Amino acid sequence: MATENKNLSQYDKATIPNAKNFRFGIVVSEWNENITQGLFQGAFDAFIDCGAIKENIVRWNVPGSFELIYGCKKMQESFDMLDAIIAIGSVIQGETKHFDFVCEGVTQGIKDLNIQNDIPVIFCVLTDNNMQQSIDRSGGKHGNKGTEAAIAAIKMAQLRKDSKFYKE
Ligand SMILES: Nc1c(NC[C@H](O)[C@H](O)[C@H](O)CO)[nH]c(=O)[nH]c1=O
Ligand SMILES: CC(=O)[C@@H](O)COP(=O)(O)O
Repeated sequence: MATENKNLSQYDKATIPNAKNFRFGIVVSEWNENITQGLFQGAFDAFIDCGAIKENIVRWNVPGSFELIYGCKKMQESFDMLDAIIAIGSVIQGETKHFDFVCEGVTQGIKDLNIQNDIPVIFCVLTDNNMQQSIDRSGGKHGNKGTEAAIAAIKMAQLRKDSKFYKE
């Protein structure tokens, strides 16, 4: 289903675990900061709405989306008590193929972090053709992908917790 057929900000709290006992990390790219700050606010507000405590949410900034890989890796290593991490970025097509390489690189890098380490990293990186598409998806007409990412982070934190129960 394309985003245009699904509002990114809609969620049913009855289907989401309470986040009061979870601790979250958010790594935010500074490229297209007007977009990434909107994504961050959407994620932060959704965490609080679902019961998270603001003191249990840690934020780091990185220069660009490509640096989300290293930033999330260091956050996994530095805060082993985190239950989930969100990687927030906004990549917008320019004149060259650089867009393709940044998008593919950060996608593969974050995928690898989910395979190699135990703290889930949620992919909240917009890869848009133009600024309007990014505006529409960071609190505009299509909702906020940051909100969607926070809900995914809560659900993955719960899955991770449940999986440890069965292992013990
Ligand atoms: N053009 C965009 C970039 N480019 C920068 C890279 O992410 C990276 O910081 C640089 O190549 C140095 O390693 N980053 C974005 O997040 N968004 C863009 O639109
Ligand atoms: C995603 C990018 O790195 C891109 O926006 C940079 O723009 P350009 O391809 O015109 O150099």
